[in-house]
Amino acid sequence: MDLQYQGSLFDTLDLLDGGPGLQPLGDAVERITLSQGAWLDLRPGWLDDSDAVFEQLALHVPWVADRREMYDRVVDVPRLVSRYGRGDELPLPILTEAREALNDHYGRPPRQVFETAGLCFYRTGDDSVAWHGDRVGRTLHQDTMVAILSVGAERTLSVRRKGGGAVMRFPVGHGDLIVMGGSCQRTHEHAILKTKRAVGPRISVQFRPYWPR
Ligand SMILES: O=C(O)CCC(=O)C(=O)O
Ligand SMILES: [Fe+2]
Repeated sequence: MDLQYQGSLFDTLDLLDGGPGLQPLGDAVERITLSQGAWLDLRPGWLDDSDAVFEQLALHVPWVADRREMYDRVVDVPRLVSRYGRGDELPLPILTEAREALNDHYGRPPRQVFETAGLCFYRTGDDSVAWHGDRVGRTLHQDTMVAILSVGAERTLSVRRKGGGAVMRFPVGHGDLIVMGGSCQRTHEHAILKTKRAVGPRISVQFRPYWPR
């Protein structure tokens, strides 16, 4: 039995046993302070039985091809997405639990309450998203938070100061949580870069505060 199969067998058993579960946040969250008021919080293995969650999301979410405004054009982004706005029911109850657990942990600061969810599906190493800061916070002077829960195979979230600088690499997958906070969206950029390595599919769930356009 290979390890991957073993993983998904345990996940299936876990599902029968009451469904997927979230480990505590609290002290298990490691803060990494970046420059200019930006920070990252890491909580590896936050969601257990994440393979089962990956399968459910891959099969049941209404995925669409991603498009993104870049300078004066709208371009295709090689990945699939599905967006859940304020008040929309999320595709799995465990995601609603995850959003509430994040809000409890961070204490719901004004304008930084997690409300929306963006889901991204990277099918192969050719699927990616280029360097960017998220619109929520990129253009404003207020701090914000973007929390990313990753299920499925591991990919690398790359982070650097806006416009260049040393690249920090964070492997994310298999139920890991990473939260970008403070000034991160306006002082730093992040990306999921293409890889030539043979990687399996990954889905990320990004929780964000609601900011009107
Ligand atoms: O998939 C990820 O982990 C990051 C996605 C992202 O940065 C975005 O959609 O804005
Ligand atoms: Fe982003």
